[in-house]
Amino acid sequence: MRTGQDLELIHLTKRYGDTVAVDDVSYLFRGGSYVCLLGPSGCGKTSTLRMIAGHETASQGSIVLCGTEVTGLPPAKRGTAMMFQSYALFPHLTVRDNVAFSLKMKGVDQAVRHKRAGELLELVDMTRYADRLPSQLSGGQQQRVALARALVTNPQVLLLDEPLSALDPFLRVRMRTELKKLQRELGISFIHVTHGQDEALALADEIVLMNNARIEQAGPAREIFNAPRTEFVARFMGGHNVVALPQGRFALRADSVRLAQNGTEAVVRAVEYQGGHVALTARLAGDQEILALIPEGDFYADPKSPGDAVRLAWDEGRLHRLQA
Ligand SMILES: Nc1ncnc2c1ncn2[C@@H]1O[C@H](COP(=O)(O)OP(=O)(O)OP(=O)(O)O)[C@@H](O)[C@H]1O
Repeated sequence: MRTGQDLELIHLTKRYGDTVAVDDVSYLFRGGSYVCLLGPSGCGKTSTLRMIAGHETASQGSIVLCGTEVTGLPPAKRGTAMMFQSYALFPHLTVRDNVAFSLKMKGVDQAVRHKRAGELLELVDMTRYADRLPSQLSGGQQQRVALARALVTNPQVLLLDEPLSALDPFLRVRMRTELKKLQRELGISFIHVTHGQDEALALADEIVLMNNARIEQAGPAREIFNAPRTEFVARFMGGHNVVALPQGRFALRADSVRLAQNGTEAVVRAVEYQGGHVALTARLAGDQEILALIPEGDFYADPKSPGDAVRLAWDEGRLHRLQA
């Protein structure tokens, strides 16, 4: 269902000389949703984001936000705001002045902009750091300031370019919880570019998976994971086997494969302990490798080692046909 807050890309194309970075992409981003733009390096995610932000011109096509065509408008006039990977804070300005910066550019007077910056710093829980310089903050704190700075103009859509990639793994997980909470509280759309399928699955109401300048598949996170349309999607999302059978190619989730008394014969190639699961890779006749994610308790009840002969089984219904 469309709402007045939607963002629509219509036949959007970006060319850099002979390189087609974004190829005729059309997509409706629903207002108030958390969308992750996901895909391998060079597939066109950042170019798409930068065109939405107005930091890059579109070679063809249009961008419509809240019913208004914004394709030719400058970044500050679109109703979007962008948070950069490096946070891009001004080193010589205090946290408060960083957050208030774009209001200053718009000619808003100091009392009003400091009040608004204060509200945003409260939102991201950074009030007590308002007088510090960015160099006096940790990476996670700098990121919160960058978020507050991007949100100070009340955007309809917040664009985030790999916002978590500069953080260590522990902080990354904590910040992604905070991003999701913030998006829910604000009720605006977040469009978040990432390489990481885990990050996309954890955050996104909807995933837009790009490949070679086009959208390969888009939809709710669980749908993308459980019903990959193509081999590329199954392999990129991970956790799947791609099984070649006489009827065609099928995706089979690794956690649907089990060790059984009756099943297909295989030889264990590798065993990797992963905490809650053990990842067991085995080779079937015909050289096909199968990954099985076996619950830790089941595996250690009868552990296997590389070279052991095993039998693997799965329910037929778990085979998901892939497009040729
Ligand atoms: N300014 C530019 N000039 C020329 N080619 C560019 C430019 N920016 C991007 N490209 C090319 O366009 C394609 C898409 O790049 P883009 O940065 O959008 O991909 P991406 O999916 O965001 O990649 P990454 O995850 O590595 O950031 C790539 O082939 C890239 O080399």
